[in-house]
Amino acid sequence: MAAPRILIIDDEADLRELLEITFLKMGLDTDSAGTLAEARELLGRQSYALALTDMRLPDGQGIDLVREIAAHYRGTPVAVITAFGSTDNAVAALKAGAFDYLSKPVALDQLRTMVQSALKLVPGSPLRSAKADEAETGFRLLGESAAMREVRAQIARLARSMAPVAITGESGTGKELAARDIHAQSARADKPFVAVNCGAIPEALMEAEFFGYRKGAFTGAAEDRDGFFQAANGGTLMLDEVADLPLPMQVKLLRAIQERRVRKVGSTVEEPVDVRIISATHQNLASCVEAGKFRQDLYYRLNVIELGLPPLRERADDIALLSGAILNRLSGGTAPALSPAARATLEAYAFPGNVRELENILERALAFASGDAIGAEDLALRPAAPRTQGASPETAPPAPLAPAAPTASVSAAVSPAPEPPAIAPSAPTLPGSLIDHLDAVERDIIRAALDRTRYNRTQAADLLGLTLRQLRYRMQRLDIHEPD
Ligand SMILES: Nc1ncnc2c1ncn2[C@@H]1O[C@H](COP(=O)(O)OP(=O)(O)OP(=O)(O)O)[C@@H](O)[C@H]1O
Repeated sequence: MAAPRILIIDDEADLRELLEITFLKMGLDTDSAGTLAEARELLGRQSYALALTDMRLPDGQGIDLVREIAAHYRGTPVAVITAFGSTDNAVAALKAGAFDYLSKPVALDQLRTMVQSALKLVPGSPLRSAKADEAETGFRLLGESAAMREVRAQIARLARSMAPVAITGESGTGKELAARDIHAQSARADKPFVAVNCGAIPEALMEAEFFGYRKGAFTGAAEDRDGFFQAANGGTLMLDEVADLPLPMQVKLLRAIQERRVRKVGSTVEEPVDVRIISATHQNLASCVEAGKFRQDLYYRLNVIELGLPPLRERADDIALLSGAILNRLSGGTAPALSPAARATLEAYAFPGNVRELENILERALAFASGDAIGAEDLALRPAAPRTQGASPETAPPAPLAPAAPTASVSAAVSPAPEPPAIAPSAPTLPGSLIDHLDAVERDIIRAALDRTRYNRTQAADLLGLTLRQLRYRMQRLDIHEPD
């Protein structure tokens, strides 16, 4: 089999030569072009496993070539070489479709890693991981609605790039699952995927958790330890709830992402790390920037490409399919089916907690269902009015459709709830901020569960169908503390 061929586009003869020698040593063939015109001609004649272009060329900009290759030679990943410190150029190239970038002076270890990643993207390449091939068909993010198909198509495109992705979407819409899908389909599939909940790490420990520490760096540091960056080396690091990062940590994170190097706490040397960053938040990061809570430079660095996950209520078509898959998973394939009435009930429900809430509702329904089908009554759904301190009925936010809580005291938190059970499919008046409104509802429910269990978190989590970790995270996010 012929060696993969790489196209180098640079007008500096010295750099071209350095790249050619490096690739030759890696067992790769190369062609070189000093101008965009020469590159276009070569691309028309020959297919390449990778194109590597300088940003500034005598007859135009490398970014134009990036766009052309991304549009017309989709099998060829393209990377750019940017001037030292020109982060904006790198971000622009990634947005235009480059799969990665290198800064001048080119570090050969980074170059080799990048080329190896690019070669893994070529279908049939011996370097391509079996996992990535498998993942191409095996999306975990289910749904056949137009919106979910588009999300999956976007994920397939994003998997071919190193560009940082910012995933947005309400809680429970599948942001972590989407990040896992991007990773699983990428050239990094056989390396770790590390998801970090930024809101769940105490501020004092953050630097050590992210970058690791050396033995003796602080009391209790009995041995050297890697951080999340080292753990994700070669793979993907997902920063979940990234808006919760404190400002001092944002500075350190920006530096690590830009330099692709980290320094362990207590160490004097930096070590190179090769991680793809995916961030996620249910908050509006741009508003956090405006409010001075999130650094603009980090925002631009993370938000190179945005992937938005639609709320479940906007894709009711997916509910039947998702329900079937969830019930199958919960029962090992022996679950009763949804009755037509149960399905209609679910399709009319607003799902403030999205797919995670659907999972919880179905888990409870499975426990209640006695026949060979899950009936509407087994879902225990009913509309509930939120607690609206000081709001008049006219100005009060609308009653979200909340699941009936499994216990009296928890449901008390969302009462008064009109009887009989019924789902109102039409949308009531809209709140000024849906996120704040949902947060308030969630806060009330969690407080009620905690009150009932005298702040026993394990029991409260059980009552709400959450894991302890999920409950802790939500308490932190919603600023819920045990009363003194
Ligand atoms: N499209 C989907 N197909 C199948 N399962 C899904 C889908 N979307 C979400 N889920 C499931 O819903 C649950 C919540 O998903 P996930 O944790 O990815 O959401 P999230 O948006 O990251 O939530 P949060 O904002 O609360 O962290 C998981 O159990 C996940 O498997």
